Amino acid sequence: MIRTVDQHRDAVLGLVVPTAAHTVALEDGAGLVLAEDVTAHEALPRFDNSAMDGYAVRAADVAGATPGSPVHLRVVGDLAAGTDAEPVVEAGTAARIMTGAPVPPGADAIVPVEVTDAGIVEVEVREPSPAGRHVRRVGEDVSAGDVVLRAGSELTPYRLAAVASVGRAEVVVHRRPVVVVLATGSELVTPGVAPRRGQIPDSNSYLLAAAAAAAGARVQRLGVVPDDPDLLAEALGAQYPAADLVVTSGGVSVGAYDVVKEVLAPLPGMSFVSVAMQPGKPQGFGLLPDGTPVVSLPGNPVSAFVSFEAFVRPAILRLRGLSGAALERPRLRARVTQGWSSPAGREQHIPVTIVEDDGEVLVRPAAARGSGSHLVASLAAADGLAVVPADVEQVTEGDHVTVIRIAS
Ligand SMILES: Nc1nc2c(c(=O)[nH]1)N[C@H]1C(S)=C(S)[C@@H](COP(=O)(O)OP(=O)(O)OC[C@H]3O[C@@H](n4cnc5c(N)ncnc54)[C@H](O)[C@@H]3O)O[C@H]1N2
Ligand code: MOO
Repeated sequence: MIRTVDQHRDAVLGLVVPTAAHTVALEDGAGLVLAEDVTAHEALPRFDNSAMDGYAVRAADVAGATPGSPVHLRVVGDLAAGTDAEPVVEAGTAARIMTGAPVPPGADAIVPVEVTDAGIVEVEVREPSPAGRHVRRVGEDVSAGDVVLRAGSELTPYRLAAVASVGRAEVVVHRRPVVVVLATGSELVTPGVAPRRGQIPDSNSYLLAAAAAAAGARVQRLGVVPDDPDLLAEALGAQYPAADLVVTSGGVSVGAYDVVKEVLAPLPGMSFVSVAMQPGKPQGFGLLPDGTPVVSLPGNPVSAFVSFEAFVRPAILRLRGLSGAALERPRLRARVTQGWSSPAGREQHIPVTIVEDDGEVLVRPAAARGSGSHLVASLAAADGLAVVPADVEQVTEGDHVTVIRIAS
C-alpha cells in the first residue's frame, strides 16, 4: 500500500532513539545536544557591578551637579574589574571604578568618567546620576536555581556562552551519531576516473555524506559498491556494528539488478515500500539483524537528495537528541515566478532557486526544465525545496507555495 510522506517519515523516525549520554569538556560540547538541564547555582550577575568606567557615588551627593556648578567628592578607592576591595562610599566621597568591578558599599549610582575631571584624589562631577544609573544588578540575568538551558537543546555558540557563564566545565551530551553512507551501482565510477560508455560519476555518496555531516553526524563514506549481492552483503556486514545509521543509495526499485532490495528485502526487519512523493517513490528502511537502522534511498540523485531531506535528516537529528520542531527545517511561503507540473497523487518536493526581491520571496525551479529526478547538475542552483500537495498537478506563475529552506 502506498504511504504518505508524513507516514514514512514517522516510520523512519521510529527506527532510531537518541544516542547514549556522556560527559564532555565544555569546549567539546559545541554542536552536540544536551542530555541534562543546565541550572544556575547562583544569580547572574553574581554581584552589583558597574556598567561604565567612572566613579561610584551616592546619587544624593551629585543630584545638583551641573557643568557650571560641579560637585567635588573625595576619592576613597580605585576599583578595577576583578577586585575584592570594599571601600565604603560615605557622603561626600566616591570610588573610581571600572566596568565590571563590584559596586562598593554605600554607593548607589555610577557617574561615567566623561562627565568628570577623572581626578585621582578628588573628582569633579558635572552631571547628576540617579540611584541605580549604570549599575548592573545582581540576578537581573538569571536567579539562582533558574534553568539556563534545557535537555534536548543544541549547544550553539551562544548557548555555550550561557552554560559557561554559570561556571560549568563539563556538560552531559548525546554522543555524535555515526552514519555510514554507501552508494550502489555497477555504472558508477569515482569522480575523476574516466567513465567508459554507460558509466557515470558517483554523486550520491558525496551528497549523502556531506548532508549527513551538515546534519551533525560523524560520517563514514564507503563510496561505491557494485551491483553484486555478495559484495553488498560483505560491505554491510563489515560496517554495521559501528554505525548508528546506515544510508544506502540505489537498487531499491523493480529492476533486474536492484541489489539493495535483493539483499535486504528478505531480512525480517526490513521493508520496501512506495511513498506518495515525487521524486522518491521507492524507499527501503528497517533494522539489520544486529539492530542497526538502515534507510535505503532511491538512486536517482534528486530522489536521493529529496529523500534524505524528508526522512534521513530528521532521523539523524533524533539520534543526536533533538525532537519536535527542532527536527524541521524552516518553511516559508514564496511566490512562483516560473511554473512547473507535478504528478497527480504524489506530494512533490522540487528543488527551487530562492530570490528575495524588495522583501518578497520568489521561487522558480532550480532546473530549467522543471522537475526531473536525474537533473543532478541543476542541484547546484537549489536553495530550497518547494512542497506541492498531492492533489495539485500544475503550479502556475503567481501561485504561492510552501518552501523548505535548505540553504540560507
Ligand atoms: N519499471 C520501473 N522502473 C522504475 C520505477 C518503477 O516504478 N518501475 N521507479 C523509478 C523511480 S521513481 C526511481 S526513483 C528509480 C529508483 O531506482 P533505484 O533506486 O533502483 O536506483 P538505480 O536503478 O540504482 O539508479 C537510478 C538512476 O540513478 C542513477 N544513480 C544511481 N546511483 C547513483 C549515484 N551514486 N550517483 C549518481 N547517479 C546515481 C543511476 O545511474 C540511474 O540512472 O527507479 C525508477 N525506475
Ligand atoms: O520517485 Mo523517483 O524517486 O521519481 O525519481
